[in-house]
Amino acid sequence: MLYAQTRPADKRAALRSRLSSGEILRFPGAFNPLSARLIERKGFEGVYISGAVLSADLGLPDIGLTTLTEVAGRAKQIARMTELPAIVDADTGFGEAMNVARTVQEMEDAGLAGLHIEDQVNPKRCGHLDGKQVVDEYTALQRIRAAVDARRDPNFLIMARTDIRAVEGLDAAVTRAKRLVDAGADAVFPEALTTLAEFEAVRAAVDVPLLANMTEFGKSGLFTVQQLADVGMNIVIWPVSLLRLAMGVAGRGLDELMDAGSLAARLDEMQHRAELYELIDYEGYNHFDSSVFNFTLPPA
Ligand SMILES: C[C@](O)(C(=O)O)[C@H](CC(=O)O)C(=O)O
Ligand SMILES: [Mg+2]
Repeated sequence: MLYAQTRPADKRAALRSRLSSGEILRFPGAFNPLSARLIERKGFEGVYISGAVLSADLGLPDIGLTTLTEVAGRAKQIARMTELPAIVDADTGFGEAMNVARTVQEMEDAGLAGLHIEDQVNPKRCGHLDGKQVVDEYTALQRIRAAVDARRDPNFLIMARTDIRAVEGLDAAVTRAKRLVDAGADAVFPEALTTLAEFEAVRAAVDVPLLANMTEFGKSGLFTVQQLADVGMNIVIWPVSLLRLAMGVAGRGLDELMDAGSLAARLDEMQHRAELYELIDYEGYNHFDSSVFNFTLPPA
């Protein structure tokens, strides 16, 4: 009932130990707290909280319009609803070094297991769009140093994302990945790599965990978990996929409603009321209710 039982510190420790076991961890993106529950129920290892989804949810493009307070607040709502570790997209850290430090502490307090900070200039944009710009190496490394120095739980995962591949090419991405690790990054997210060979090249350069972003309609091929495991990836995200699926079905449902005046033909595509109630543990609330309202005062 209510929120997850696992404490954030335990989620972080669990993530660290699963990462060091060498298995590949699958993190679909939750588009709300309820979908984080579904991800857990289906057997995935973690929940990703996407900046693109958070902004789209507000009807906004992913160009750095959301604030730290908004992202930390929503991330907390999502993270507390699942026993799984959640990793949040912290964009460029919401400013420069001192802001990055505060972002890390806010995300720790929000119950996240880790975050990623990217090396794009402000305002940032989706990593799979053209016309991105990245900051110089000094600024990129400073963001990561600030993040690492600010965390209070040593298990809080500081992941450095680099967007440099699409701007300056693969060699630059390999070099930057190495430098980010030297600056203290626990893991690296090389954004917008195109082929498995590119993932392999980054793998050969660093020995920290690597994240592969399987976002659709972008620059990367959509590789399977097995293919990514075979080239040494450690975490895979499908950041926007559940939102895309849900919005796709919602749009088709609205068309049907407009044309036919009823959704009776679409019941198969809907989550059943019983499934929803099971996912939110409706039964647990009934038990709680009946025990609280059965309570009788002891005699005076
Ligand atoms: C991973 C990402 O940063 C996100 O916000 O989810 C995006 C995803 C997307 O826009 O498809 C990204 O920049 O890759
Ligand atoms: Mg993002």
